[in-house]
Amino acid sequence: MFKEYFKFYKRMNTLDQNSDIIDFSNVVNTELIKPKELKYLTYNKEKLDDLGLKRDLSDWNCYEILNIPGLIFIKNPFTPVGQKYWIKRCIVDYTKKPNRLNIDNHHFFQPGEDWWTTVNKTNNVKLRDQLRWATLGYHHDWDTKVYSESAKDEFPTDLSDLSKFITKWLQFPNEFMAEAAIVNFYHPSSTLSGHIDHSEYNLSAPLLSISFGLSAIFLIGGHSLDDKPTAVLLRSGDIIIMSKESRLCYHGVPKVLSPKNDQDYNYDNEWEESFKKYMQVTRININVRQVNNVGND
Ligand SMILES: O=C(O)CCC(=O)C(=O)O
Ligand SMILES: [Fe+2]
Repeated sequence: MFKEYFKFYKRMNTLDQNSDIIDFSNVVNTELIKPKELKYLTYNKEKLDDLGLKRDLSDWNCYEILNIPGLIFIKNPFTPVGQKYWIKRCIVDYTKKPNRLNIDNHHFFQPGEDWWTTVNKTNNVKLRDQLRWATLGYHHDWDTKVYSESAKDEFPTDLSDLSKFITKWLQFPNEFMAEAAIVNFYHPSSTLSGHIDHSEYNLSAPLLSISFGLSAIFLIGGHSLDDKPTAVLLRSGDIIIMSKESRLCYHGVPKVLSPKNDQDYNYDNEWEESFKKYMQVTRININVRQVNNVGND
């Protein structure tokens, strides 16, 4: 069933004809979702500013999807300035060494040069659009799917702090240790086929998935490909947390919407031309994972 739905959404061009997609900006399918009640958390407002988050937690909207236990959705908790901060971090910094990129072996760069500098110096749109992923911390091994101590670099402190804050606010009992991240770069024709992320040794810690730029349809099913999946619209700034049962559910991205098919795509024009141009054709997803059990490192 997952594959059939995946194909269906992949072929879909406009949003409005399909009411089966949960859109948290326009909550109509209320029987499928429930607002998540959270107890008061004492926090430091300056810390939220530093993380690019809206400083008043009562402005945050968080939901559970009832048929997928453990799946949590946070409607864009970022400020416009915060979104730009994280988008720039992904484009400019997380693509630098020691992080690994899908284009590392293509010999595009001179020694010491990085992807974004090269793209802008040479105006190379082809090179720009060839970037598909960057891995941070423990580097995901796309072939063996095994995390190894010999393929590990320092994890960015800001992204670790952001992940810790979100999971603390959601009242997960243990402090979240951000140890590995994949930053995915998508274009309107990109898809990510159905998979389960099970390489982490710790599967009881939640997985955080933060999206920026173009909107996308996120499809999440059950533990088997035979289970019927649910489609969720993800817009810039939205966060999905996969915990408990949903942590090992099949999921994928059948569709990235181009701005012309997404009337609500609210593009911020107030920044440099190079970022503006890139983000008109790009969706960025930061997927943060805890790899180890605490005390195991
Ligand atoms: O892009 C997304 O929303 C999901 C990415 C994902 O599932 C992954 O990187 O494992
Ligand atoms: Fe995934």
